[in-house]
Amino acid sequence: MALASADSQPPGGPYCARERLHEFMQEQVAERKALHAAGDIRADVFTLMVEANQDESNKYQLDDAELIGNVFLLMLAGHETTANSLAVTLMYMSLHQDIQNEVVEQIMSVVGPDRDPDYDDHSKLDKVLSIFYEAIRMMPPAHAVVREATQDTVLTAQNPVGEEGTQTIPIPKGTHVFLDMVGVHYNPRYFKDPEMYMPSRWYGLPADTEQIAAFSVGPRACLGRKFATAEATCFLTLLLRDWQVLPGLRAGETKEAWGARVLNNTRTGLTLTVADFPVKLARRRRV
Ligand code: HEM
Repeated sequence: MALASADSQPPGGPYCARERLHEFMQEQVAERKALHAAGDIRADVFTLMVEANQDESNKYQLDDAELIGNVFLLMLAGHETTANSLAVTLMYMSLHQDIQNEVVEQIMSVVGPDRDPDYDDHSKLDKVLSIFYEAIRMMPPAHAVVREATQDTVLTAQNPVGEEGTQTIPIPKGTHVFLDMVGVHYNPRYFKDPEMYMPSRWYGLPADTEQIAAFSVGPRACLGRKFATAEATCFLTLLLRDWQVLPGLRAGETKEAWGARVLNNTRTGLTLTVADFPVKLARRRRV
């Protein structure tokens, strides 16, 4: 089946969006190349990729299509996942005021009321990271990871919870294996009371713990994990320190009914998340 070209598509459709995004990225690349040529060399990943594109002596020189492809991947993988994970974290914070208070206590003792958090604070703000990790355990944005077997192999899997022993599953070469991240994260073998939002299960664990599968593990695991966790810790620290996040209730609605309304309205597109939901932000009063 041939892919339809953008010209044959109605204006405003997905092909049109793809073309516009492509144009935007090409403009950005041209702008960055011009800055670079003029001696304005910035210390960021985008500049490194532009350099890899221009350096003809580099054995691994990126061609133009690879450069645009990598810009696109970083934009998509980096934005959509983090934005949705932060939204889900705020949804759980609205529902669990006791946990929110506990986290704010840690923020105040580590960072205090006025200064910005810095990288050294990251490891001391484990409760902030834990509310994020628990949110992506319950709603992993990358809800499925697909792999293709490059050779015949056999997987050994434990029997279902409650049954002893293991079973072997032959995987012929070329098979696509679909890893269900939601299933892994709700497996009682690995997580006690998996249906409960319980950030304390992550307290004290290192930020790069492999107990969370949301970033995948192994050589093709998420390249942006450190960036995402530092960004989330920083954002949540600054937001929760100054603002109490509350559910935006309809007249007569209870917090529990609000929670059920939001959680019953999940969206599974490129990422798994909840649809837009109302919250209220109340400025915290300091004594
Ligand atoms: C909560 C945030 C994030 C989650 C849950 C997440 C999750 C994942 C997962 C599960 C994979 C593996 C996909 C696969 O194997 O098929 C992946 C790959 C990747 N992620 Fe993330 N990601 C997040 C944030 C980011 C950010 C902020 C960036 C970049 C700034 C990023 C860049 C990438 C890249 C480049 C890959 C491909 C790595 C490769 O194929 O070797 N991610 N991510």
